Amino acid sequence: MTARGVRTGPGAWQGDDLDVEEALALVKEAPGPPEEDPGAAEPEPAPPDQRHRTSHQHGAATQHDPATRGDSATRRGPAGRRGPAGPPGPAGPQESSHRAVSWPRARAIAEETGRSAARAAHRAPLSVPLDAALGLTLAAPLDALSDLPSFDTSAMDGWAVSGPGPWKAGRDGVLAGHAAHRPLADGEAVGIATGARIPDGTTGVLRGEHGRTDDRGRLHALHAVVPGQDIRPRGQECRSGDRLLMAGTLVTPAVLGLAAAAGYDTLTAVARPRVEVLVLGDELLTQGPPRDGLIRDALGPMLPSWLRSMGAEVTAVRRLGDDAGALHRAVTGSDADVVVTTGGTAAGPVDHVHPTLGRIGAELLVDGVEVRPGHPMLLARLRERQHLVGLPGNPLAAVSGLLTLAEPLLRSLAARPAPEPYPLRLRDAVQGHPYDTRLVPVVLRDEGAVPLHYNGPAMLRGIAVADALAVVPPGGTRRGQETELLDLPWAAAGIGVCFT
Ligand SMILES: Nc1nc2c(c(=O)[nH]1)N[C@H]1C(S)=C(S)[C@@H](COP(=O)(O)OP(=O)(O)OC[C@H]3O[C@@H](n4cnc5c(N)ncnc54)[C@H](O)[C@@H]3O)O[C@H]1N2
Ligand code: MOO
Repeated sequence: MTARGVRTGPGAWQGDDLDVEEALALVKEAPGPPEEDPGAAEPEPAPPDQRHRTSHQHGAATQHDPATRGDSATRRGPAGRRGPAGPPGPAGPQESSHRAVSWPRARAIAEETGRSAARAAHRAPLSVPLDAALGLTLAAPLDALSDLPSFDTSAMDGWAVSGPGPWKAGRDGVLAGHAAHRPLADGEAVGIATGARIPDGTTGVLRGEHGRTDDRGRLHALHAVVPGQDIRPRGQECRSGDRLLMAGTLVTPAVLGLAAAAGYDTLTAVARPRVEVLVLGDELLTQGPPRDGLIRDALGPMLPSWLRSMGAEVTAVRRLGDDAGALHRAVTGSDADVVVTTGGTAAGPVDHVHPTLGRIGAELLVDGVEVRPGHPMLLARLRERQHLVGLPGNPLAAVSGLLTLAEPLLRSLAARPAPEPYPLRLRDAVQGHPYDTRLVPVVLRDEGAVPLHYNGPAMLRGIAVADALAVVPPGGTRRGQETELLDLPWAAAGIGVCFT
């Protein structure tokens, strides 16, 4: 349902609807972008099939964010064209107008949208058992309920000794979790296990491997025992009431461990935003190899666990085909905080996302992003506190939409902290798009981030073995240049364990 764009004239670039490799091949021959003309009220017309650079005027769908409008509506050249959509399909062409925003701007809008929805929702924090709290965000600080350790304890297996040696070693011993031993007198020693309570009168612990017992049962030190040696004193880690973690901390496996060690059975946490996934497309099979022009649905299996790793609770994954009525019913009937659609974001004959948003009067907060792949992605407000993320159907483009719009939206709805951006050197030069950001799968090696092949919008072969996506700015990156990376959840260790 897609026809290739043809653009002529200065600044023309034909890559809008080509895959990345094709597009980049063309870039080499294309002239540079025209200068921005802040005075231009309307972008110049685009040729008939520049549809991805355009969004769609359908009914009441409105562009809400003033910055969104200003970001691109007045731009000229490839990122600021406006015109009718592609060639008519069975259902005829869809009208469109360009409003794509830059990649950083799109992320900022998604994050702020989530933040204000979370503020408006005033959702009560949950009390969650530890075994259900992984991946949530603390809604209240975690304060120590007792000293840690809560008693003086041995750090080693060996003997608790009193005063200088040699010592008279008793036959009994003291184990972790057992009753306290009677106090030691000067010159006495008792066998002790790691974690056992230190008897009163103990001056240090002699490690098992540093002591020797003679025929008369006297214990000799092979290494001097300094006062306090290998004793963990009560309160060494914290005192009762100390603040261990701030509200807003992500509950990782280590946080669960600390909370348990500190005596917590439940955590006070922010509820996960509820997400419903609507998979669009008549061409999708749910089992077996592709056949007869049909393909396997790659997104239904991929998105739920990925969304969960972003802090969401996925309430349903529904396959709707290319049925405008079904999409309308599903969107209007959903009680999810966020509806995620896949496919149907462009202006083809059965691309129903924009028309549906128009029909229900949704506000388009982001309508196209200057990023490859994934530029037709969108973010809309359906109702107060209910949003829709439209992911393009091409699978890597959908990943791009997931990380560009869904991740910041869900992160702020889930009150998760923003990851620290970190740059890394790219081992190889990466060809850039002339005007758009590129997200390129990379593996992380000693020599830097290594860009992967198979990074076309319809391909998952690169990302399936990637550790991160490199954010390649317009114009590209040189070999050895530092580039921002977006970690993929399975490579970022931490909360990647949230996939189940
Ligand atoms: N005339 C133009 N056509 C297209 C343009 C353009 O600028 N002008 N942009 C292209 C780009 S870029 C993308 S991305 C896609 C986005 O299209 P949609 O979001 O409407 O997605 P569909 O058309 O429904 O599907 C696109 C492609 O992806 C396949 N697909 C869809 N869903 C799945 C799934 N769940 N699993 C695997 N593959 C899926 C689908 O079969 C298509 O091949 O539009 C271009 N067209
Ligand atoms: O080719 Mo499209 O850039 O969004 O996947």
